[in-house]
Amino acid sequence: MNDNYKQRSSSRPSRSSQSDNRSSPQSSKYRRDEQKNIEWKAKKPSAPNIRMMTSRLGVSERVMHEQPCRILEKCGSCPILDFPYKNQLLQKTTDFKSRLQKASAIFSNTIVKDCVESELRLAYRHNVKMVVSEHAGLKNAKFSQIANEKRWIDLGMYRQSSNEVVDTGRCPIQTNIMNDISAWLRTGIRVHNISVYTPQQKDGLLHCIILRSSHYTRQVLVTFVVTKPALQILRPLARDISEKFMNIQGVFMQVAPPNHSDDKQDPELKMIVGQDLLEEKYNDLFLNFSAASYMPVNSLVANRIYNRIEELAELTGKETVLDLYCGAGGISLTLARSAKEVLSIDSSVHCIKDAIRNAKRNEISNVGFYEGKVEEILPQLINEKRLQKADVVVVNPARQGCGPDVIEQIRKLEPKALFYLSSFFDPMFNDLKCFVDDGYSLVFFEPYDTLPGTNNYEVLCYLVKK
Ligand SMILES: C[S@@+](CC[C@H](N)C(=O)[O-])C[C@H]1O[C@@H](n2cnc3c(N)ncnc32)[C@H](O)[C@@H]1O
Repeated sequence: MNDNYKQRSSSRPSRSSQSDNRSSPQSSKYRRDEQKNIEWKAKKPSAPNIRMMTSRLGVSERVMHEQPCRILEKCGSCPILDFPYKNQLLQKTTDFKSRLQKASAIFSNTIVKDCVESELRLAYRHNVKMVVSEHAGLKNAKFSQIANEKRWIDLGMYRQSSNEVVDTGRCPIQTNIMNDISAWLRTGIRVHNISVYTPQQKDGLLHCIILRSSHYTRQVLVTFVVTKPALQILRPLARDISEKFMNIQGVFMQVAPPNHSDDKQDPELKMIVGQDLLEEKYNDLFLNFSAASYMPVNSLVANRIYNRIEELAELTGKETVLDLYCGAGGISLTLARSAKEVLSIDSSVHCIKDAIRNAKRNEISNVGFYEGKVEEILPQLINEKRLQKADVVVVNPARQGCGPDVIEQIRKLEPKALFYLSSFFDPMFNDLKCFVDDGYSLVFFEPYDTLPGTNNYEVLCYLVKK
């Protein structure tokens, strides 16, 4: 074994010899002309495992990487995937600090903790929406004979700021099962002769595919997003793929116009085959998600955040907790076991159904889930005296934040501790300014690396009553 190892390692340049090469300006393809203030720049990188990166801070460095992704630059979704991980975390912390500074002087003295890492740097993504596109088969005669059809299906992402779809192949940040299913679908769509939407002709059926998978059970839900109802057309493909992959629990159809906004609440889904259930496990809590409800993109990091809220809340069993924008109930159920009661609100009927099912699944009975907009349900609960005081409030809103009216209602409940979790920083800052005006002090911000390799992350803010 040692010999084998030696043989393999001797056939490649060693890490140290490569770094020696890198440090020699003569042998490197990279040049820096400090006098002319030219940035580090890769002309034609002959060494494929050295990449030039300029961080947002303007600091450039050449990085040896193991090519986690072959289309890193072409796709553009994960611009820092091959940064050393500690640099990725540092960059996110620094990015958040500079956003805070720009946002308001109110935040200038608040502690920003180091960005909390994701246990998985790759294969962490459990939830993805891929664009489907097609082009004619390659002109190469031999190849088109093999491909048999003059159709080639791409499944991937829009290239940054363009309408061009980049086929993501085996995307390193997605789970293996999701990559296996997408690989099968590239052929399956063609074999089942499903038409693909083309923006030029504004014609065709299938335009997106949503995959969600469980880290714990490896179960998968597949949703075909189409321009018009087409159950009959999609059924053979849905049957075929669910027979091929035992992990697939259910296959669904969603009718939506191409380029529709994902902000639309409660998409209408029709089940084509299987069942609407995917089970995830957070610590000892079983959480079921249906295809149409909100599901965190990185289950392991979400689990960490829930644990952190539980730790900071220091519940003794006597408290009333309010969980606003509760989704499928992950935070509510985590806190319920150490609180007197939890009241939770979400506008999505699918989320509330899942949340109720999750409470039963875990035999937790001290949570009340309310379906409706927070801005409507919360004043009702207060006016009807169902809720007069809350010791702890958790706020995890969608893109638009919660706004001053909701904050005014929260203020009436006089919570001692508040947790605000979001990845949409401008609305978050606006909301936090209102809380500070209402007499809350910011204890700290804690960024979480929900999406390693990308520029995105989530931040937990902890506030207490002064
Ligand atoms: C970021 S998710 C929250 C997820 C949840 N806290 C969790 O950990 O899984 C935001 C949630 O807000 C809900 N939502 C969006 N607008 C809302 C509103 N006006 N009132 C209540 N819920 C809303 C969505 O349905 C979604 O479930």
